[in-house]
Amino acid sequence: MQRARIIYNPTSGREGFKKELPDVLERFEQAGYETSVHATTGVGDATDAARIAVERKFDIIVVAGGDGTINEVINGMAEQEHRPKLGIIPVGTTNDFCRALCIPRNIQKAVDVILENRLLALDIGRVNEHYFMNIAGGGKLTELSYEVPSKLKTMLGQLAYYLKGVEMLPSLRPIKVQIEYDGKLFEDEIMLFLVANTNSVGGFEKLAPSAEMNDGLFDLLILRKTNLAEFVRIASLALRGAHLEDDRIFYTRANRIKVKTEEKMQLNIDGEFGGLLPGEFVNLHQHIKYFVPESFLKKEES
Ligand SMILES: Nc1ncnc2c1ncn2[C@@H]1O[C@H](COP(=O)(O)OP(=O)(O)OP(=O)(O)O)[C@@H](O)[C@H]1O
Repeated sequence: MQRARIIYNPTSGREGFKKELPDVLERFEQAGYETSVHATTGVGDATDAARIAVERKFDIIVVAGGDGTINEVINGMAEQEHRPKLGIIPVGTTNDFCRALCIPRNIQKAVDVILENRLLALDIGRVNEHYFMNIAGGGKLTELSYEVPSKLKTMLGQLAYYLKGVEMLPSLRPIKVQIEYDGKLFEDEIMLFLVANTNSVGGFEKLAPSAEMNDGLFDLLILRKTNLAEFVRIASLALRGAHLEDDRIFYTRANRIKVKTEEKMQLNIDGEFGGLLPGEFVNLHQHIKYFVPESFLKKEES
């Protein structure tokens, strides 16, 4: 009999998962899984819970939470030799990663995806000793993802980011960086850089349009020094996915990226503060096996 461990964050999003948990458990049992549950108790607990599930040789881990909880679970699994298959039930506020995987927002429909048993191995990133599934980056504006309080995100959703972003605009300034990517060198003053594994970030679904999740490569996107007016213009282009042609943007794909800065620059990993740069980003090719919907497989093939 296969064993499933459900790890859920009771505080994620609108806190609706607990109500549906009995139904979810019953469905896994009926599908032939021996299932047990862990509710996370605070920051970092999902990482410990995933590590324990790995040690106990669970066949699958089902994570119910937002991007933060998924990231923590991946951090608990990534270094282990036995890596359970990963099912995801999106109950967070932004759920960028689930959007990238085409996993439905409805809890029972997300369970359908897992029970349909379609698997695909996808890349994850490592920077210094942290792992990420979506995106990492640096520059003042990336602080947005953790500057916006959770409560405000629950209330306002995406709008919360835009409001806070506008508030931050006047304090944006360029920083000199050296970025080595697959043996080549980029050197300039920049506003921000992003190392993306998926194409969907903070509601900008076309930010890294050709990011593929199983090709062993990151999309590297750099915004060079701009003034405020240019910045607003490029941000509005980015909403439509029309920013790559702009001469203020540098865009390439790479497997290994090293970033050094002359001044202090914070590192952002999947939307959370990840310490300070320098950092070395490595793409771990097809490192985690996820349950994915048919629509995602079709998208990958096309
Ligand atoms: N019991 C808990 N109480 C408070 N915080 C918790 C608890 N369990 C986990 N957390 C923390 O909550 C943080 C946010 O969770 P998560 O990302 O799942 O939800 P979200 O913020 O609603 O969604 P999203 O990240 O998609 O915006 C995680 O970083 C996690 O460490």
